[in-house]
Amino acid sequence: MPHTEQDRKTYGDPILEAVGVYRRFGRGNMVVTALDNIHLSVPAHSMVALQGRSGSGKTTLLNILAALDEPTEGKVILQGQQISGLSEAERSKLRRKEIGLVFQSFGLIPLMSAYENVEFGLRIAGESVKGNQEAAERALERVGMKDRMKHRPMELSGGEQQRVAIARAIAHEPAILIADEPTAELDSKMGLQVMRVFRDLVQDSGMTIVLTTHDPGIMELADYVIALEDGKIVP
Ligand SMILES: Nc1ncnc2c1ncn2[C@@H]1O[C@H](COP(=O)(O)OP(=O)(O)OP(=O)(O)O)[C@@H](O)[C@H]1O
Repeated sequence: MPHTEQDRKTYGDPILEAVGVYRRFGRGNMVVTALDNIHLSVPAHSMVALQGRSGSGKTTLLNILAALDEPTEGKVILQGQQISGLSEAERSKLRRKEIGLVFQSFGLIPLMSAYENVEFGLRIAGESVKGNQEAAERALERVGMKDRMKHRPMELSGGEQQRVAIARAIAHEPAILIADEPTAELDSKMGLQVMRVFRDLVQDSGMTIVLTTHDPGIMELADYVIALEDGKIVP
């Protein structure tokens, strides 16, 4: 996390913050505290990796940061706006505008080409059709997939499919990209390719990325690593 003045100059002010976040599942004596008083601050234009053993709370935290889930207690602030406590409709609108999501299993539609997957994503996000073609092609270009945009997912490697999924996630120009284990299904070479795309997005487009990973090689490429253990941040 940025503590020094130099860090603040190199990265940006916080774009995303969690303040005293708790997430409990279940009731009574069956309660599981998945997140236990999480405070974190993600500087703009940086890549933050959340790391921790299975069950440590990474996905729960990521879902809350992505406005897919609500904290039981505490606040989440994106670009100065409190996003915890919004209605489901408001959260969904916020996700469509400000958040790009990438998942472990790519989630591309098999019958659509890479281009159609990205363009369809824009339509779902409610973007006006005008300008979608340029936006989709620009996003594919940014991940190095423009020359293969006519291919269907089946005709692409895992790393290429994930790059298309990243293009889909950034085509509407979100403020932040959130990725849950984006390299888990890739071999180390393809995982590194995907990480290089993330690094370029941070460097060239000023993107902010929060991802989860188990892989120490991936963690090395992040600007900050936050370790979770039993729902708490390891100091
Ligand atoms: N919907 C739910 N209902 C009940 N308990 C849950 C729910 N979601 C998560 N948990 C519990 O919260 C804790 C944290 O889970 P979480 O999925 O966030 O861990 P993780 O670090 O992402 O694990 P993995 O690396 O295996 O994905 C676990 O004990 C899990 O069983």
